[in-house]
Order: sequence, then C-alpha cells, then structure tokens
Amino acid sequence: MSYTSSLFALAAHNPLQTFAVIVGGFLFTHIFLPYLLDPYSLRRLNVPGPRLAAFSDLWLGYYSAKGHRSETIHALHQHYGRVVRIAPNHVSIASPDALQTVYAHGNGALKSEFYDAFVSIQRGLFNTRDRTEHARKRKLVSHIFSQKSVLEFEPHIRLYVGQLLEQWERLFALALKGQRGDEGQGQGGGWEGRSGRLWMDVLPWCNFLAFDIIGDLAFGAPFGMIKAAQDSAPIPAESQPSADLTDTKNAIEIKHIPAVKILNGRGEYSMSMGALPPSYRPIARKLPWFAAGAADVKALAGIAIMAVRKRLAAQEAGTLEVRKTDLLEKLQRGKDEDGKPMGKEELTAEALTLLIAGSDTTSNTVCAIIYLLARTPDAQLKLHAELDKALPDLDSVPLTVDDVKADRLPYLDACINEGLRIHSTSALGLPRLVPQGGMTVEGVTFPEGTVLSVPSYTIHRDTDVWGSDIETFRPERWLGLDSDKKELVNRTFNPFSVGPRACVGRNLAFLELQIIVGSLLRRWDFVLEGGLEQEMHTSEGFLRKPLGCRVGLKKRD
Ligand code: HEM
Repeated sequence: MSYTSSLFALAAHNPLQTFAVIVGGFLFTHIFLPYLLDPYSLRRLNVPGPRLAAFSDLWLGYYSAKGHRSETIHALHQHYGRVVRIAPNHVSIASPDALQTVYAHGNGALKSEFYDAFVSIQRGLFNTRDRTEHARKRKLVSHIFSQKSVLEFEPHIRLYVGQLLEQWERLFALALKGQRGDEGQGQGGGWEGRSGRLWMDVLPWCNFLAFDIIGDLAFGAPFGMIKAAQDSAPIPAESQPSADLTDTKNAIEIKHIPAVKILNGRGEYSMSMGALPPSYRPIARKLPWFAAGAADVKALAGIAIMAVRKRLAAQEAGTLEVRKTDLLEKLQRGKDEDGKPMGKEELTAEALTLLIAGSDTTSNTVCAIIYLLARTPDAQLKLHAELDKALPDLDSVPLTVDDVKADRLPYLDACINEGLRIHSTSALGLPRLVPQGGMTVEGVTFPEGTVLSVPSYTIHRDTDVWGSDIETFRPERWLGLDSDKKELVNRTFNPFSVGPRACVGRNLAFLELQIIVGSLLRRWDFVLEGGLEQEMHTSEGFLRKPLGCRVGLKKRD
C-alpha cells in the first residue's frame, strides 16, 4: 500500500490521529529537520537570538503583523548584541560597518524573496530582484530624479503646500470664532477652535498633501484630497488590472476609494506576507485578514491603472496637454539600452511604484517632524527664529528652491535630519541575500543564501555614534561636526538606504521636506494637545507610520 493510500485509510478510521500525523509530519519536515540540518550554519556559528525564531519564520511573521517589528528587533539587539538571528535564515546586524558591507555597490547581494510579496501588476523598480532587470529599470527612472531635474518639480510642490496653508487659514479663522468641524477627520474626529488655537490631527493633512503632490507629478493631476479635505482617489469600478489596460477607447465606470487607508492596508499585508516563507504564502492568502490585504493591493493598483489608461486614451485622441514635469511623460520617453521604451503594463507598474514609494514615506516623516518640534519647544523656537531671519516677509510662503538652498537654512535641515533619524519611517532592516562565496560581517562569515539586514531604527539609536540622548530630538547634534564625526554620522544615517537599491527619489523627497516643513513652520506655531508628555503612537507595516498627532495651531505674525 502506498503512503497516500495508507493515510486515506487512517483518515477514514481515525480522523484525529490523521490530523496529528499530518501536523507532526509538517513540524518535522518544515521546522525540526531544517533546524537540525542547519543549512546556513547559523546554529554552528552560534548566532544568538530568540529560540523560536531559530525554528520558524512564524516568529518574525507574528511580530511583523503586530506592528512594532523595529522596536522588537531593537530590544533584541540591546539584549543579544550587534548580531541577532531573527528567523531560521535571517540575521539582523546592527552596526554602521555592516551597512556599508551588506548594501554596498558591486557586492552581489540581491533583494530577498521578501520583496515578492510586494508585486502587483508586474515587478516595478522597487520589487525587481534580478540585477540586470533592475539596472535596466533604474536607468530608465534615475535621471528623472537627479539633483538638477527635481528642481523642475518645485512649482508643483509649492502649489499644494499653498493649498494646504489656505485650508488651515480658513479653518483657523473659523476656530477663532469657536467653531468646530469634521474636515480632515483623523484622531479625535475633526477640528475645533479653543483658546485661540485650531486643534486637529495633522496626520490626515500630511497625507492629503503628499498624495496630491505625487498624484500630480506621477499622473499629471492631483487627487484633489487637500481641497476636498478627504482621503479619496478614483479607480475603475471593476478593478481588473490587465483587462483594463488594453482598453483605452471605452469609457469606464469610476468609483472612489480611500487611498491612504488602502495604502496602509497594503503595506501591512505585504509586510506580514513577506516575512513568511514563499511556500506558506498561498495558504496565508486564504485567511480572512490576508484576503482583505490582497483586496487592498488590487484596489491600489486600480489607481495607477486608471491614471495610465486616462493618459493613453488622451494621447490616442490627441487631447493630451503634456507638461515638462510629468513623470509619466518622462517614463514614456525613457529608452533602455536596446532603445526600447516601457510597455503599457510596465509603465503602469512604475507609476504605481512611484505613487507608493513617494507618498506616505513623505507624509509620515512630515507628521513625525511636526510632532517632535511640538514636543521640543526650544527647537521649534530656534527654527522659527532662523526662518524669520531668512524670510522676514510672512508672505514668503510657500518657500522656494532658492530659500532652502544648501546652508541658507541649516537649522531646518538639521530638524529634518533629526526627524528622519528618530522616527525612521523606513525603520526595518531591508533584507538582502548573501551571494556566492559568502559574506563576512562583524567577523562572522555567512554562507551563500543567508538573509542579512541592517535595521535603520537601531543604528539610528547607536549611542557610540549619536551619544546617550538618542531619544531626544536635538537638531544641534547635526551642526558644527568635525570631519571625523561627520564621516561617522554620514556612514550611519540611513533614511534612504545605500548602494544600488537606495531611494531613487531621495532628492525629490528632501526638497519636499524642506519646502513643506519650512513653509508650515514659517506660518504656524504648534503645541501638543495632550501637553509635552503626549506620545505619537505608531504602527509598522513596511513603513513605520504615525497613527495620528493632535496639535493646536496658532498663526504666527
Ligand atoms: C521621506 C521620504 C522617503 C524615504 C524615507 C524613502 C526611503 C526609501 C528607502 C529606505 C528605500 C529602499 C527600499 C528597499 O531597499 O527596500 C527607497 C527606495 C525607493 N524609493 Fe524612496 N523614500 C522616500 C521618498 C521617495 C520619493 C518621493 C520617491 C519618488 C517619487 C521614492 C521612490 C523610491 C523608489 C522607486 C525606490 C526603489 C529604488 C530601487 O529599488 O532601485 N522615494 N526609498
């Protein structure tokens, strides 16, 4: 009798025993056997870490799903040291030197299978793992974000910052009359006027701003979230990615989705899915929580599909007005080494990549910086003083590229860097595969196929580099550094990652942060609604996101 028919026979007579045999077999083959065989030598190398993490990826999957992965890994590093095993085949290494080794140009380390969980439509620049394919895509995209090219985006950034300032001024005028309303919603459910201030959650507004900017740049039109004071973006009513792309002639029915909420759902889904081994993922997709996440992935793709479809239809009809600053236009014009442009589907996938990568990264960071400045009144006062001196005219907002040029507003840049350090929206260790020949980090040689990562959250809290007051928002730590200290700080500061997979949009991101934070602080004074003890709670999917930040705003004169 074969093994399968014996199992069927057993199942017919004793279902409970069958269940126990299946579970036992699974545990043995998937958990105990790999642990005993130790294919990546992590047991032999004596890499410390929680016992359960050495046996199963479910340990990391569980802590990833809880929303505080980086804090958990940070606590492990404090307990076990710089090198910690966080999954059967994943080692977290918290040292600035490791950063330069694991993510270095030309080291042969590729992104791990973790990134497969982020693919929708087709692989984009962010989740392409193949080196040659990535180099091709990167060539098509990187020139768009060169230091010089991003200056062209300044008018668009200023336009939406201006709209945000107008909305806040309008609400402030109503607040002074003691009114309240629900625009923007967020924590606490809206805004109200009290004691000469406008009290509200700034997080939704940061999201509206970032989405409108990237919507305009990537798709040629904003989502209109700031003006509507609402989280809303259009997608095709029947969101069927591949079918929709081919049809640019017929009108399609549209519905609106809460894009920010859906982006959060997508991030949490992909993150937890990515922490599971690929063989577990089809089973996980059937669970209700993951099924809801998969729906978010599809809905979000609908935003890009909708925008690209509209664009192609207008192009075919000859009604398109092309702007120099349009990212889709730039992507369409780009040619790879064989002189080939991107196809429709690739174009859509890249537009979606830019929307995802360039939206809440920026808004989370702006919200965190506002929180940290409100929690640190001395720093806010100094920033106000620097801005007032450089820009005496109150109407000089939104700031321009010239206003924020290097060294004109050093304290502003220091506040942004300090916010990126403490909050670290990209906080977790980005996983890379050790290439053929192995890789030696922190004196340990890891064999080919081991996954290594360096957690930004933890190296941003390395007391040897930053001093003992790591949780204090102290922009001064960025000023007046001697050359050795500067080198150490630059080697450790990792908000945009380093090497061939570093953030392609970092020039745009930093310009946005300068214009947004500089303009908001020139015009407004912020205090925390709950006083200086108020915490900013976070939840981490792929990014570490604030859950809200209620503040009181007062217009400056
Ligand atoms: C404060 C804002 C931002 C932060 C902190 C940030 C951070 C990062 C980090 C850490 C990575 C590496 C991810 C990985 O290896 O898994 C990355 C990649 C990327 N970022 Fe950003 N980013 C920001 C804004 C932007 C903007 C505005 C854009 C474009 C509009 C952008 C586009 C991208 C793309 C396309 C990649 C993938 C690059 C590749 O793999 O070659 N990012 N970003």
